Amino acid sequence: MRKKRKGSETNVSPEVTNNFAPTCDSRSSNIRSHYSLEDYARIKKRCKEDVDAHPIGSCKSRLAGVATAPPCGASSLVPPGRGLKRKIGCIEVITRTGRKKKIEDDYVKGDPIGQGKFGLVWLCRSKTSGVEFACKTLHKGEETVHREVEIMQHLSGHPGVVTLQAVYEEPDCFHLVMELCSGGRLIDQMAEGQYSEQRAANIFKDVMLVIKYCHEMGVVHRDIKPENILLTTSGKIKLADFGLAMRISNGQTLSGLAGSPAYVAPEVLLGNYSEKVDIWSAGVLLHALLVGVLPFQGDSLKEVFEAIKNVKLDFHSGKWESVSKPARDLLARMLTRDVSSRITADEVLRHPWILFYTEHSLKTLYTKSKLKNPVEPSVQKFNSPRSESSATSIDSGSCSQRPHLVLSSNSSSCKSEELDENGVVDVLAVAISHVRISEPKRSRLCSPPGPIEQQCSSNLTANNLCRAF
Ligand SMILES: Nc1ncnc2c1ncn2[C@@H]1O[C@H](COP(=O)(O)OP(=O)(O)OP(=O)(O)O)[C@@H](O)[C@H]1O
Repeated sequence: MRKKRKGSETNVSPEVTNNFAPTCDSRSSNIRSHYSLEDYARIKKRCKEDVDAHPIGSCKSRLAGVATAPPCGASSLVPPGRGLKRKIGCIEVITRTGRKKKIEDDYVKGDPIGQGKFGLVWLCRSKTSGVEFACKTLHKGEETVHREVEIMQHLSGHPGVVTLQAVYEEPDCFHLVMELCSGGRLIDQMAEGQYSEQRAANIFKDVMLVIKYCHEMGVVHRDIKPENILLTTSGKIKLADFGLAMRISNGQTLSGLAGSPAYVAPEVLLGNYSEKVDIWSAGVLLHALLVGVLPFQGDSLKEVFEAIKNVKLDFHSGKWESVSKPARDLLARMLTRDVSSRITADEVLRHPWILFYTEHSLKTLYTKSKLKNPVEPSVQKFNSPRSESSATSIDSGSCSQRPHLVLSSNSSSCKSEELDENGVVDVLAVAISHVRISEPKRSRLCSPPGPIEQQCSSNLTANNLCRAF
C-alpha cells in the first residue's frame, strides 16, 4: 500500500445483510454468486437523511471521504469535497476526450455484450480505427459510479486491468469505453470443467499479480470473483468491475458492507477491514478453481455469512484427496480468519505452489530430474495425500519456523522412486527458499484449519446457490 489515499465508508445496519438480491443463471451456477448494492445505496441515502439527528461522526461526514477519492496524479492530501466536475476533468485530460464530444461522434454502437447491475455493456467500434471496444454505460446518481471511473483511470495501463480508453459524459450517464475482452468471463470457463493444478496456478498467478498491483496502487477491489475476471481472445486475464473498489491508505481500514456474499471476508461482516479482503476472496476463487465448489455455502444469506464466520474447512477429505498439499497449504493461508495471519498478495505469489507451476526454472529443474529418473511422475504422489508417507510434500500442519519438506523414508520404496522424489524435493526446496514469511505470522499460519463441517459441499445445484444469494 504505497499510495496514501483517503477513503472510509459508512457502517451498514445488519438489516442490509438480509437484503442482498440474489441473481443467477444456469451456467456455472455451482460457483456463481451475486450481490446487490441497492441496499448499500439505500442505507447511504438513509444516512444522509439521518445526518441532522446525528451530525457528529454521521454517515454523511464519513461518506465525504468516499465521494472524493483524489483525482489521478493528485496528492493524497487533496481535501475531500471536490465535486464530480473535477474528476471528469481529470479523466478528460488523460483520455483526451473532449467534454462536448458525444460517444456517437467517435464510436458506432453495437450489440449488448453484458448486463451489469448499473447498466448495459455494449460492443462499440471506433469510427477512426475500426477497433472494437466494450462500452459500459453507468447512470449517474451513485457515488460508486464516479469512484469506478476514477479508480479505473487510476489503474488503467496494467496488463491485468481492463484498459479504460475514453470516458464520455452525458447529463444523466457516463459511457466508459474499455478494451474489449472477447474471451468471456472466467466463471464461464470454470463451468466447463475442473482445472488441472498447473492451469489453475497459472491463471491464479495472473489474478494475484493484478491484485498485488491494485494494493500497491492503494486500491481495494472488494469484489474479486470469477464473474469479474474477463479473458482476452488470447486467454489473458483482465480484472474488471471496479464498481465497489475503494482507495485506501496504508494502515487505513474500511467499514462498509460490500462484496459478493460467497466471496466476502469475515471481517467485512464485522465492519472493519483492509485490502486483505481481496486475499480472502481470491482464496474463495482458488477453492473453486481447485475443487469446483465454493467453500462457504448455505440456503440463505444468513447461513452463508454464518459459514464464512464459523465453518472450519477440511482440506483433507473428499475432493481434496486429489489436490496437492502445497495447493491446500496456500489455500489455508489465504482463507484464514485472522487477518494478520492471512498472507499478502506478494506472499501468495512467492508460495511454492505458485512457483512450482509457474516458474520456468523450477519446471526445468523438475523436468531434468524426471529425465534422470524416468519413473511414473512423482507429482502424482505429491498430489495424493493417500501416499503421504511416501510422498514429497509441504507439511502444512507442522509448526516449524520455515516451511519444510516431508520426504519418505519408507524402506519399501524402490530406489528409482526415491530418486524421483528427491528431484521433486529439490524443486520444492528451491521454491520454498523463495518464500519469506515473517516468523510471528508463520507461527500463526502453521496451524491449518481443522476438520471441516462443510455445508452443501457435495451436491451443489444451481438452485440452492441461487436461493442462497
Ligand atoms: N471490457 C469488457 N469486455 C467484454 N465484456 C465486458 C467488459 N466489461 C464488462 N463486460 C461484460 O459485461 C458484464 C457486466 O459488466 P460489469 O461487471 O463491469 O458491470 P457491473 O454493472 O459493474 O456488474 P455487477 O452487476 O457485477 O456490478 C460482465 O460480466 C461482462 O460479461
